Amino acid sequence: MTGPTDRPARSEPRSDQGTGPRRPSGERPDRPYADRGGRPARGDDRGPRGGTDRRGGRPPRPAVDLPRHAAYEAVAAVHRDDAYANLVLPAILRDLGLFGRDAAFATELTYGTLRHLGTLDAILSDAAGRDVQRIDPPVRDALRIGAYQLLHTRVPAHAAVSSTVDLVRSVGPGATGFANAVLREVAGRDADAWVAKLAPPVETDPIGHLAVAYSHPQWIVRAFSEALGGDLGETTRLLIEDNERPPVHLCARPGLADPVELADEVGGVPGAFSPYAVYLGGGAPGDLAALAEGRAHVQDEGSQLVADALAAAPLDGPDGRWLDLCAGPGGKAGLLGALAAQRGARLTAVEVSEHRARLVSQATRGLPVTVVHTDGRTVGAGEKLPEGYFDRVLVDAPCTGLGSLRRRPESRWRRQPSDLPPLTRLQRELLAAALKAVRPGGLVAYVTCSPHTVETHVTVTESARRSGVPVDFVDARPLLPAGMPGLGDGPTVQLWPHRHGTDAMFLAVLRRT
Ligand SMILES: C[S@@+](CC[C@H](N)C(=O)[O-])C[C@H]1O[C@@H](n2cnc3c(N)ncnc32)[C@H](O)[C@@H]1O
Repeated sequence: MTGPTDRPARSEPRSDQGTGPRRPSGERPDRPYADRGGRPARGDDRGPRGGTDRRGGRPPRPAVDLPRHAAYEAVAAVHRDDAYANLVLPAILRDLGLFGRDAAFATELTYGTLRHLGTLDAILSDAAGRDVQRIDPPVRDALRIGAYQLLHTRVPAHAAVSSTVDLVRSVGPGATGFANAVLREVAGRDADAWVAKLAPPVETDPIGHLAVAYSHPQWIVRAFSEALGGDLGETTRLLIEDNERPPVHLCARPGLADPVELADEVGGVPGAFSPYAVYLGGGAPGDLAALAEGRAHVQDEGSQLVADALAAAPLDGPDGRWLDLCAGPGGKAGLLGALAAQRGARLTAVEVSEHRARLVSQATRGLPVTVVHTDGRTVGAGEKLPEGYFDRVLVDAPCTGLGSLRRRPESRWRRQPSDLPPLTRLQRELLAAALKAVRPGGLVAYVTCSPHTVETHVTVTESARRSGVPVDFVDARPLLPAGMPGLGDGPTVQLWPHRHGTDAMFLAVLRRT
């Protein structure tokens, strides 16, 4: 097979300035998003980059610029250490002192590269003439970041190539010639042309085509398509949405903050659906006073809606004992706790992980919430979780998280179909425990952040059938804000990023008869 090799190119100039990261210049806000007016963005292309050295003549070789170095560190940590990008990247940005547009560029490179990984790898394999898995991991990650810049950003091609070769020089010095050749091959087509070359025809293999075109594993595309009734147009819109940067939503805690005032305070706008939602205008919530003071928390609007639906469902009889059976890290417990405070109720928040139980305690400080660190399946085994005791119960079950791929860029490649059997077993056991915990006439909301029908409809129907506890389905649609579109035929509700701008939360509400 022919193709570039990773032998060092003989013509490769030596490094004159070392290979560490280069601190951004004061003018970096101008770069590197656009090739404005045909002029290369500053710092990404300065002709003979960085001027000449004191020995005269030869331009000094620049080291890697900090945003790309940060992105490389984050992507490498995800692949090398199984790190989570949303946790590791902020630490890297902090360590490197990156903020503002440099931090935004590093974030774009990291998240974009991880989201598009499957298709980038297919392209790199083709361009390199060998399976990308056979490329040295550090060089492979640098190439992925370079290919992402070439195909999905407005960074000029020569800047994307030269900065990636700089990066390769610092992480795999013997492979600069190889990297240069591979990236030039990648740059020979745009993203659409690569898809046309590599994806199976949409007519004969629509799932395979969408998987390459929108960079999702095939089994996930198939699961989304099934959950959307086989509508490939909608499936495509969902896949596109999954590749977008998600907005940050705040939840203005009822009784503690007014969403309109909070929106003014943080420079956001009130949400479209949840009565508590505020959309942040941009950037990270950082040190917002409202968060520090417990008046609000960060929470996807869909999560707010499903928690609120449980609280809103009509209930006969007592209504003071609420239970959250899977509470960590405490987003829904924070909202339910604030609602419980307004209604004279008390929430018991159960979490099996000690660390996450601590997070729930922090998230619900000052609210009428009792945190119980135990396995939610132990209902009936002790005093803390008595049978037939609670009026409203939430089971926000552990799941594949396929509904929030926008927020966890690496997760689509990490998740496997083999994750489903153990998760669905746990989901059924937790729902069965919730049905035991609720009193006759009481309500159970089963929620997942996944639209996979095996985790949603199959789990709920199987669990309800096998539990031996008599239940009726409550139509969940009227429990969501009036006029909310796209809620389907009921009685369950599936929210979608492309329809509602929320994570793909599923909600089933059951009443114990
Ligand atoms: C989807 S998350 C819940 C998110 C949470 N409701 C929120 O809004 O922040 C599922 C949680 O269930 C916890 N969990 C897993 N198995 C459990 C069990 N057997 N009993 C109780 N909690 C469990 C996980 O540790 C995880 O924190």
